[in-house]
Amino acid sequence: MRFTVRDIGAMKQAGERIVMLTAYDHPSAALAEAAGVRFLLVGDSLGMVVLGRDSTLPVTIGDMVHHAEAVVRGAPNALVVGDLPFLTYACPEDAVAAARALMQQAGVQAVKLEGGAALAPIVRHLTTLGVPVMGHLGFTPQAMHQVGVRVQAKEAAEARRLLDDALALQDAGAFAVVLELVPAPLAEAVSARLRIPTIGIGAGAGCDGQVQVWHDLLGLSLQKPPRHARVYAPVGEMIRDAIAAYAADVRDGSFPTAANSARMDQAELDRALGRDDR
Ligand SMILES: Nc1nc(=O)c2c([nH]1)NC[C@@H]1CN(c3ccc(C(=O)N[C@@H](CCC(=O)O)C(=O)O)cc3)CN21
Ligand SMILES: CC(C)C(=O)C(=O)O
Ligand SMILES: [Mg+2]
Repeated sequence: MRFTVRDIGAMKQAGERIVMLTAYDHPSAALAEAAGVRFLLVGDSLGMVVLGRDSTLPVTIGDMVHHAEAVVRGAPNALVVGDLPFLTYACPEDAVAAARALMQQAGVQAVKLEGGAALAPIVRHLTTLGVPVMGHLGFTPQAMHQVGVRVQAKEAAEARRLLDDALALQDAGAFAVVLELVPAPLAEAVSARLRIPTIGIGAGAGCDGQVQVWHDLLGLSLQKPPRHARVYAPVGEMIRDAIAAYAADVRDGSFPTAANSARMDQAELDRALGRDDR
């Protein structure tokens, strides 16, 4: 049985911390679910960590559907949320089209969009139609050229606006909200004032849950991981060393061995090559 948005809400009520992780393909989703994580985000971060672009802005709904489909199949018991890409939710009609692609084609159970009170009418429109929506406040990467890649809402006026934005998203029917790169005390205060769960990334331990990018957790990003991340296993280095070992074995002839190869009766080979039976 898949986890549901209602299960996520119940976890906040029960005081249980919520674990979310991104996933972008079948093996990453299956490994997350095997590890007991049942709340997955197909983030538009895939543009960066999977496709090698330098921001999330070029990601298309086609990219999202292609990856989300694989995640939905790889984690049959998870609640899968898909990011709506940059400029795909500028008006209600566009937002519906993007949500339709993610829910009907890819099969995700919810969508996420970046923005506050100004986006509340879009969030209301989607939730009224049966689309569960997750909000995203603080550092919103799709607005990087406007806000800069840095901690947001450090000053009172901006912090007050973030709280009001979170309340507006909740009132519009959002089932949860991501808080990215905001001061820990502010994230804790917002979490205490909301009925719906907050999921933090670079927002301290006072959020109701945490989300991390798969590649950051596993040391698979080629650049140094962001400050908000912890590398739990140096999988990138392990992969590089494994590939180097394979290459060395091919070059010196120690791979493959007889165990990796198929045998053939010598008489059969002689017949095939046109020699007499011996
Ligand atoms: N690999 C990866 N991890 C992420 O968490 C992530 C992505 N990619 N791509 C999409 C967005 C962009 N995010 C980012 C990107 C950069 C920083 C960053 O450069 N942080 C600074 C600290 C900023 C500060 O403290 O003011 C750092 O030094 O790591 C943070 C979040 C979060 N998301
Ligand atoms: C960092 C998370 C919250 C995200 O939006 C993404 O991975 O795209
Ligand atoms: Mg995103």
